[in-house]
Amino acid sequence: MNIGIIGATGYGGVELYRILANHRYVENIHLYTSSAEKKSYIDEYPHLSHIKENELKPLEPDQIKEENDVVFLATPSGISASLTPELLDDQLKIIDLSGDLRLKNSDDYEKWYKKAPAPEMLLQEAVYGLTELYREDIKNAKILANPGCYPTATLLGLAPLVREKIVKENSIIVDAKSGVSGAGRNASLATSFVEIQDNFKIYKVHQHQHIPEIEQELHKWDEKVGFISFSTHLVPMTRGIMATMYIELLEEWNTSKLVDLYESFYKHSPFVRVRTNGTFPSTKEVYGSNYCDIGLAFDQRTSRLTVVSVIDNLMKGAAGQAVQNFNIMSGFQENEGLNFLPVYP
Ligand SMILES: NC(=O)C1=CN([C@@H]2O[C@H](COP(=O)(O)OP(=O)(O)OC[C@H]3O[C@@H](n4cnc5c(N)ncnc54)[C@H](OP(=O)(O)O)[C@@H]3O)[C@@H](O)[C@H]2O)C=CC1
Ligand SMILES: CC(=O)N[C@@H](CCC(=O)OP(=O)(O)O)C(=O)O
Repeated sequence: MNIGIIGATGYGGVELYRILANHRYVENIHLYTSSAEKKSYIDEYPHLSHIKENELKPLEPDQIKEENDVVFLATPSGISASLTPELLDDQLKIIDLSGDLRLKNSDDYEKWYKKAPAPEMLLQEAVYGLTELYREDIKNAKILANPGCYPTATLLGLAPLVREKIVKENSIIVDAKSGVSGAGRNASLATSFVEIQDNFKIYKVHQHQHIPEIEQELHKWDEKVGFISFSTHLVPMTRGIMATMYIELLEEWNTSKLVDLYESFYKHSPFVRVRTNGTFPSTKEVYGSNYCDIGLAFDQRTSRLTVVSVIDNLMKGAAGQAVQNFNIMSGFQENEGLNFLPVYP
């Protein structure tokens, strides 16, 4: 297949390249840039100095449609909303890694992203690509909205409970942490070495754009779940997300019954690994892989459940899940090209 990556010079884009370069069914990868100055991928990424097709092409929608079967957009929010309409074509499938097509309610997008939303028709057509929950819809998707990194970790950690409708209203608290690559490659003061290293910061308190995305999905599964409390922190590490979640349940449960529920929920999901031995995962245990690892324990003293979900933000949180969805949309095995073990240590 012929694949295009728009935003190839960013961290999500180069992670897509890393996966797709080894994908059995990918013949050509075309790399696009919006910048007139950037010409060669090797100049951007010397660790790819062996590659022959390293030209960075200009963003010309007609050419992109002509030379690709599938195009990935790894662009900042606000780009896909205006670019995707120009790429629409019967022959081209579109996978958007940004937040532009995830929220069905355009007022929510305007409120939380503070940008103009995508056309209504696109929002309605785009399939939300949380793979483990929506495989049947993804099979037929032509436009796919790949989930955000925090929503992926959070929703996979909550889905078995919320689908079972056993969560007490307004009781979910999500305390999430991310490595700095989650903020993208652009230089900024907030992510500079001296600001980050040896530090631990909370940010976007009550304002994170992933709050409406998480609630949108939770409400599809159980509208009685209410609102969530959600906070995000920057951790001085390159990759990784840990979402620690505290939940009150409607009935009395114990850890072993809950682990059974999770195991059964994810029994056909090769990338979700549920801890059955009482341990909790750390971010390094999924580093560089498409796994989401989940640990949980019910606290009989407080009657509260603690769930910990970890992913690599660039893999299951972005490019890995995007390729998992590409596989399903193309009729390939879900794990094609994704069988990386985590890099450890
Ligand atoms: N980093 C992460 O862990 C995750 C990121 N995402 C989302 O994926 C998307 C990409 O993120 P990430 O790779 O980290 O971001 P980066 O900032 O690293 O890369 C974004 C790329 O987009 C391109 N770009 C910038 N402006 C434009 C424009 N006007 N038109 C077209 N292309 C443009 C740039 O490439 P060039 O200048 O060459 O055009 C840039 O390299 C974002 O929407 C992000 O929110 C989602 C989940 C996780
Ligand atoms: C560490 C860090 O800064 N992470 C980013 C994740 C951004 C992202 O992925 O944004 P969309 O999914 O909305 O496109 C943040 O918290 O905003």
